[in-house]
Amino acid sequence: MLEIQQVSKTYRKKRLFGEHETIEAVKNMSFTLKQGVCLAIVGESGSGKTTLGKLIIGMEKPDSGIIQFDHINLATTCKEEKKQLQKNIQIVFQDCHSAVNPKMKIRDIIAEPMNCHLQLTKQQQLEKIKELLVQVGLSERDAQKYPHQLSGGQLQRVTIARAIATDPKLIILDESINSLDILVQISILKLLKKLQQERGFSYLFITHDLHAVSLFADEVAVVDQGEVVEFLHDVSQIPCMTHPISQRLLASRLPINRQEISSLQGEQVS
Ligand SMILES: Nc1ncnc2c1ncn2[C@@H]1O[C@H](COP(=O)(O)OP(=O)(O)OP(=O)(O)O)[C@@H](O)[C@H]1O
Repeated sequence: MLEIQQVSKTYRKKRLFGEHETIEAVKNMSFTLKQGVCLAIVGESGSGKTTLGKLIIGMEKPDSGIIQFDHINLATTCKEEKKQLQKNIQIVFQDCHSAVNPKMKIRDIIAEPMNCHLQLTKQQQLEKIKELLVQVGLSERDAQKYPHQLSGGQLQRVTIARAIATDPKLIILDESINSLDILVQISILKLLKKLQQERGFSYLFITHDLHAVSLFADEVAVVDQGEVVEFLHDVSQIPCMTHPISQRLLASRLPINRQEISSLQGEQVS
């Protein structure tokens, strides 16, 4: 459904004294995402994950390579196809607070993509908003609230409701659950999995957390400095990954006791 063929994206940053620095955020990247599949893009900070997401939703343009969605080349779409793509590809960002307008009621936030892409009467729209709120584990009454009246986990559910409102084919989850506490993370991953089974969504799950990947994704691409360095078609193989970056990501978690902290600091514990 989504095909990334030898895609590259370079940024030019101005340094002090007028010099320019070139950053190859995405380098010759290629992979395919099939319908109904969750592909995790995993990598350390600065490895190019968000840039890839931006290229897919058209926020950035590649320097070279081809991005195809449903056999439509993103670079050569007509206005009508572009609108269809916007309906079919939705993104959920990490920071739900900055992803919504704090002055808008929840019902109006969820209605935003519907106003652009669906022809519904006011009554039909309100019914659909209530339905979506219940689907994401919130209450119909939350439609009347403002963002500041919800917790972070509840607000992230609102942004998920907004993302699924137009029945997209692909949802990009850009570190969407990382800022939430672990129990909320698990409940949102369960919700996303249920929605995938019910509605056949494909996900591009951008994260640095390989443990969340093994719970949620079907396939995984490990990226480093803009390149795919390891690809698994089966997440059950994660413990057997061989690339040093994959192994480093696997080993990276906060220490759980003083002994582990001390050994990281190279100290002896009495
Ligand atoms: N608009 C920009 N201008 C200049 N450089 C940029 C821009 N956006 C990203 N970069 C650079 O491109 C590289 C990849 O950035 P990107 O945000 O895609 O990484 P990431 O893997 O998503 O990181 P993180 O996990 O920290 O969000 C980084 O070196 C970053 O500084």
